[in-house]
Amino acid sequence: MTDFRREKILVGGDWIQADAGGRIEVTNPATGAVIGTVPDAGAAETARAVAAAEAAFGPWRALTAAERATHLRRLAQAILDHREALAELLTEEQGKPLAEARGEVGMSAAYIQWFAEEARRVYGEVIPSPWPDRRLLVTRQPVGVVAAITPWNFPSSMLARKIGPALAAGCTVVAKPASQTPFSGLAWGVLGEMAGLPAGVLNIVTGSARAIGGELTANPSVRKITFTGSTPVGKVLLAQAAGTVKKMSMELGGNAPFLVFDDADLDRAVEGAIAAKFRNAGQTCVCTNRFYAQAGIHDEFVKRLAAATAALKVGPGAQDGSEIGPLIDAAAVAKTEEMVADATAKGGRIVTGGRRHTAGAGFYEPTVIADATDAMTFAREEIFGPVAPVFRFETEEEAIRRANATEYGLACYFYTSDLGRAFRVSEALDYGIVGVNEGLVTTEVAPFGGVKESGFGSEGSHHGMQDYLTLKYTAMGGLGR
Ligand SMILES: NC(=O)C1=CN([C@@H]2O[C@H](COP(=O)(O)OP(=O)(O)OC[C@H]3O[C@@H](n4cnc5c(N)ncnc54)[C@H](OP(=O)(O)O)[C@@H]3O)[C@@H](O)[C@H]2O)C=CC1
Ligand SMILES: O=C(O)CCCC(=O)O
Repeated sequence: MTDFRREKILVGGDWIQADAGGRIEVTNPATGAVIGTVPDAGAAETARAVAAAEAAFGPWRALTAAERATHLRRLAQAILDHREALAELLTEEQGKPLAEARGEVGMSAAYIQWFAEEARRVYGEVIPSPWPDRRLLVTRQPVGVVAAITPWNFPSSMLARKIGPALAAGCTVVAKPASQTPFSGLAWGVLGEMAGLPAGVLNIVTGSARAIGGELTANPSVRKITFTGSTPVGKVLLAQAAGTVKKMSMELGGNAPFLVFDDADLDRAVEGAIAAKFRNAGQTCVCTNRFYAQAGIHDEFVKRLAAATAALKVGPGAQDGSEIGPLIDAAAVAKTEEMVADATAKGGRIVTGGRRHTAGAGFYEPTVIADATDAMTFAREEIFGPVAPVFRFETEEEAIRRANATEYGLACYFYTSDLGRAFRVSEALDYGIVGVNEGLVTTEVAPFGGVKESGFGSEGSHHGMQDYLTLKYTAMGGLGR
């Protein structure tokens, strides 16, 4: 099996160390063991990566769309050829169960394949001219050098949804993966080499987020920043990038509500609830944060949700059959513990779970808390852990109002068998993604993105290309009648 672990950064086709030689340790969250180190690079290395991406931009955008599509198809094939090795590496540094890691790597290939197809559909327009002697053309052009900053929860597929459309559009990339999961990010460099990407088209730097982010936002050659991560860091990047007026897309935090109406199919709702809550141990930005159950089914829903939750198998991601792996680090376990303590102090009732798990220091029991109230921290803040609070509601109007009572607006879910309600509620929810009778909605063919403080821009689908393109209007005059 090919070893994708690289302990160097990729700048202009060369694998190099940080200038000052500093290193960052990477640990396995299931065991706490150090599994390797990566360079602690800063502004200078990042500036060189940007310069390399800028030098590669001209020749890369000059390729035909079909030629770029061929590179991307090879990249997708390389991912599929090495799916198992990539999944094992992902589980080792991130912790998620191997089955989920295989799924994520498969999604990465699907995104790249999708954008290989979209590369050939960057169409322009001819606008009917108000002048008889002129023709008005609109073309789409690559925005330029793209900086992609990604989090630790989906270290492979978050880069796929940025690298794919950027390269398809004719842009070149400087990527900065999260320090806790850099190997899956650096693996994209190896995959790029396998696919024959020209040097400088894809550069990958690891190290100080502040220094690298500072350079990426200040450097005028970077024309676009695409970020997935927390809302506070997104705001910092937006403020920093204002100085050079870059195109931005932000995929930030969420606080997803999951509404279960009296008329819902409860078996289906519980199945969706488990998927929407416990994937990646609750560490996805589209994970349910707040369950709302209508009074008529509330007790039954809590009972069935607790039974399904208690049946989840907790253990290291690499262990066969594991469904809930460790949280990313000790701070995440402590934060989960604090949220549960806050809830119980305010009258929350633990129905299942509620403690650290015996599998190891990084593990927390999948937990259901009933009698949740708006005074509890998780009513407002992202949990990012395996805790499912259930709130009770009476009316549709109340459910919508409470679901929308957050500054976030990424994903939401609701279960009903009433068609009219399905449309009514879906239209009333202030979210970018709505699952109706579905708890798993992510696919490369549909747009993924939020509203309000969950950010802006869409990833995936044919809309996912637009953030990497600029419109150019060309007025051609003097053409006669
Ligand atoms: N929307 C989502 O998918 C995600 C949401 N979150 C939420 O955010 C919380 C914190 O998670 P965390 O991983 O710390 O998220 P962050 O937003 O801190 O990190 C995401 C990425 O941004 C980088 N980064 C951090 N600070 C800066 C900066 N000043 N300039 C440029 N880049 C920066 C990080 O680098 P480095 O790793 O080197 O610090 C990482 O690559 C989670 O508990 C969760 O609530 C987290 C991850 C994903
Ligand atoms: O947490 C995220 O940012 C992405 C979730 C991707 C998925 O739903 O697979």
